[in-house]
Amino acid sequence: MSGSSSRFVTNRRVGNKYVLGERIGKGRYGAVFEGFDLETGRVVAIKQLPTKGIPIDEVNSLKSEIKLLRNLQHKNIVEYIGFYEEEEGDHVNIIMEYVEGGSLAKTVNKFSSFPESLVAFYVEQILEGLVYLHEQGVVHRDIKGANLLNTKEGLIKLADFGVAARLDEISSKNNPIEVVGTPYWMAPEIIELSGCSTASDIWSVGCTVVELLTGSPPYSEYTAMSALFHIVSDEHPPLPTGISSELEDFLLRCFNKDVASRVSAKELLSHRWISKSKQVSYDNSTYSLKRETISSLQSKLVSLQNQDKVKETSNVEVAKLEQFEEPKEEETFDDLFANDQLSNTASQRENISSCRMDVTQHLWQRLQQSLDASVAVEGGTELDVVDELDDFAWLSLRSNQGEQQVMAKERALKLLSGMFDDQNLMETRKQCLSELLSLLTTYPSLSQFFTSEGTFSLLLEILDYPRCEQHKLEFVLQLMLHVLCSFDGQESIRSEDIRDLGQFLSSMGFFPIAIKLIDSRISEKVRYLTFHMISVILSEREENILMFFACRGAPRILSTFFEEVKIEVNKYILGTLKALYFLTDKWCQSFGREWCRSMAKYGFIERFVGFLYRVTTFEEIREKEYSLKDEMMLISLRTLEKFGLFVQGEQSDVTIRTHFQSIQVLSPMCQLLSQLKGHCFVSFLSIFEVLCRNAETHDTLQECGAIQILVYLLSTLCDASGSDPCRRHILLSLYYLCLSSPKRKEEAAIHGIIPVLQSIIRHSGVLFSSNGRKFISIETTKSVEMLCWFATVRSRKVMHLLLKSNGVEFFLDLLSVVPGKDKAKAGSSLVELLEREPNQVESILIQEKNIQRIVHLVTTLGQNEIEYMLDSYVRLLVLSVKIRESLYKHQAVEKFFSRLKHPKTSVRKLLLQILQLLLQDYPRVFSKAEKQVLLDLERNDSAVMIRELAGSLIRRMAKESMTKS
Ligand SMILES: Nc1ncnc2c1ncn2[C@@H]1O[C@H](COP(=O)(O)OP(=O)(O)OP(=O)(O)O)[C@@H](O)[C@H]1O
Repeated sequence: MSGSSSRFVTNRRVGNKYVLGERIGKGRYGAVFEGFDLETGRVVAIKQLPTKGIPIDEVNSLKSEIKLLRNLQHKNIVEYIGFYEEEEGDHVNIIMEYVEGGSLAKTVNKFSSFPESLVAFYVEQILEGLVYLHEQGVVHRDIKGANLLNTKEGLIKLADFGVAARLDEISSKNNPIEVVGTPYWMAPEIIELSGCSTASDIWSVGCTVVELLTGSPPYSEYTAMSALFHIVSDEHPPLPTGISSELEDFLLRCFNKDVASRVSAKELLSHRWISKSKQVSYDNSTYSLKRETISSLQSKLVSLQNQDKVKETSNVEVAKLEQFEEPKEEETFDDLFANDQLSNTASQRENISSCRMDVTQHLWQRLQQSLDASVAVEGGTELDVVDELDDFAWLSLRSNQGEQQVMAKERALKLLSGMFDDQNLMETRKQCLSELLSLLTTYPSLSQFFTSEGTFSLLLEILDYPRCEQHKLEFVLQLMLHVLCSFDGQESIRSEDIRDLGQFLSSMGFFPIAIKLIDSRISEKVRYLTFHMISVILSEREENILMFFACRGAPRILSTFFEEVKIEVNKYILGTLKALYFLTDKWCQSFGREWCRSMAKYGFIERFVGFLYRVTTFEEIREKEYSLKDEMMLISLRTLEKFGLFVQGEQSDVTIRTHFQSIQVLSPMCQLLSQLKGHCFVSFLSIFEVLCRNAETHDTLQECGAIQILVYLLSTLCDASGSDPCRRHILLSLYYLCLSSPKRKEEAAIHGIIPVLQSIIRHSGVLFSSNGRKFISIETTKSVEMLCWFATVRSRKVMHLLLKSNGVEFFLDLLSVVPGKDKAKAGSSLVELLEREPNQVESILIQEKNIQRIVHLVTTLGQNEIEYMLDSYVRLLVLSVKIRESLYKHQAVEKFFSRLKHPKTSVRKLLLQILQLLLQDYPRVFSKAEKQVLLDLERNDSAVMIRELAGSLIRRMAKESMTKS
């Protein structure tokens, strides 16, 4: 004690019994000090809690809880010694056993992480403590590293049990803070208000394992609000990397979202992760750790973790850098050709520049030769070449059809020559092209000139020629496009030819050339023509699509395509959309993430959503094109859906996510909400819901007015009976959007969501199966949960809106209709309302019909349901004398008595506490049967707290009968 004495030099006293020493730590609700017991000389820990503004009933209820907890004794729980309230002070003191080693949270912070085997060693003791608490009917409610204290022998003790939640409740009234409690360890059912039970502690054990292994609990990278969101919406929290398969299984069992089938503390004690770790490293008899083993394991883990951190950081950095950054290669038009072997050096560049005409001429000559040869083969005679480039009236001079064909070819050749002749004026060259195209239309078979491989490959060479003048590019592309399209639909020509031509072009390297031609420095017309060519080629054959993909320019081309494409409802654009879907769908199984990621890097998502919006709002279409437009929309949405796969869940990709959450995507998405109809609307809503599941979209969606639009859409669908997919998607979108933000909840309430939700609950209803069991649709259950939110939002406006919509009566209705967990939500909401608006809510609750319903419920609750509901009864009774009085007068005591044989200790404990509360103002003599039940509990119950509570009720009764007699 010599070391301790100096810590108690202060005269600060707690009553006559304790001297207050140094502060050991500080939590959310107060500070913990060392204390010295002047009577026994024992060092204790004293937790001081401010009580300013807390009603006396609350303090008394806390006091009696601690009194009860004093009865608990186990090596793995901190002993509660007492409760001391200073008469004139503004705080109360909880006296506890002093555990000198500090909390595991502090230790793990110091060492950054523990190895798996050490964590298992600690967790085994945590579970031992929990098994004991749960057997005694106590739910800890706040398992986390900071509440696990370590003795110098390495023994772990659970602190703060049973009172943490009560403190949260008390504090929430005094501090209008947004989130009560630290959410990172919180089970989803607590966030959803569907009732806290022993299973909730098991979830927190899982989070604590992650905390001890990695230095922080799951979702610690998020703000408290976002963490709440992820806990509720993710399948399970992310597991740390590199853990053993046994631990993985252990954690997945803790993180089971179905409370009823979540593993118990007792079952976890015999899990193979715990039993396996017992075989290594520790001498259990003394709890002393084999230090070398631990430190080597620990340093290994620390270094592993650091590596992971580096990896993570660099991934994030890369993702940041990648946003909208154009990839380095092909950055500018000049760079585009920098790799061209002809232009490697400055002198070579000059040479090229000077002999540019020569090369074009050379290509042109080859083209001419090839056409000449073709004419020679076809016609077999030398023909006069018409020099004047006038109209082709000359053709009509020849009456013979065969002769006309030959003449037409000849003319085409002449026109081609005129198009590329640099001596001609631009006007003249353009005329040549337009005449050539008309000629090709009049004589479709002329197109066969160009199908010879030599001709088309020469045209490709012109396209590929560095610094080829833009008008020549235009000419070639127009010509090629004309030939490609003129084949299409011409009955006289086998459709295979055109398909072959597309395949020929793609295998001759059209796509890499196209990548260069869509560069932003190239004229808009060339780019548009290139896109059109791509559309046509892609719409032809699956092989072309694969070649397009293989040239590695696909992401860039497609991204630019959807930005530039002029909105036309035509089959070629549909063809490109189909090709895009084909590519995305094909790769989604194996390396879809890589594909979607590289598309996202090029800004595809933003451009594609913009395109979707333009198509949706595009009005200038003929009637017969409506179905084409519809098809375009649907295939676009299916593609977008594939990209959406990587927004959340295990497949989630940071780059794809980042692009999806940009305003350029979310703003048109919000506008589309009110534009789409029919089956497109359903598909779109399912994508929208996926986006809303990503917490990072929420602020932007709110900014874009999503809440108002969604609430409005929901109001148009709220009266439909049964289930409706559109309503479900909208409801879930709103649910995820508002879940973690009181501000957004308030906005939804202001836009009128409360009556809409009430209407959905009334119409979609609870369904009964043939065996009479209740089923509840997801729409109803989510509507109930959302409605309950509004009871917890600290906003006067929301409270007003809720009461205006008869919120209290509605929650009472729910209590008798909805099953188990949802009843608990409605029950907690009533408590919340009573806390916020005591007078108004109390007066409604004590109305005859309502109090009867509350009493009646006690006997109708199922064996499982009652566990989740009793907490709300305790709270109602603590909060209102009038409710206690009304319940007493309506024979509630008898009803609660009738449930006392419940098999669960926690239920029996709550029932006894309720009886204590009911009888505190109205003591009465028990019936014989009631007395017998209490005597049984006092003598035979396995839990010390139950024996204690039953005993105190019997003593009170004895006192009462003595007074009466
Ligand atoms: N019985 C005790 N013996 C020794 N140290 C204790 C004891 N109880 C608490 N402490 C120390 O005091 C710190 C503060 O405890 P407190 O319960 O006030 O807050 P917390 O549990 O850390 O957080 P919160 O209450 O906000 O959840 C603990 O982290 C622990 O280090």
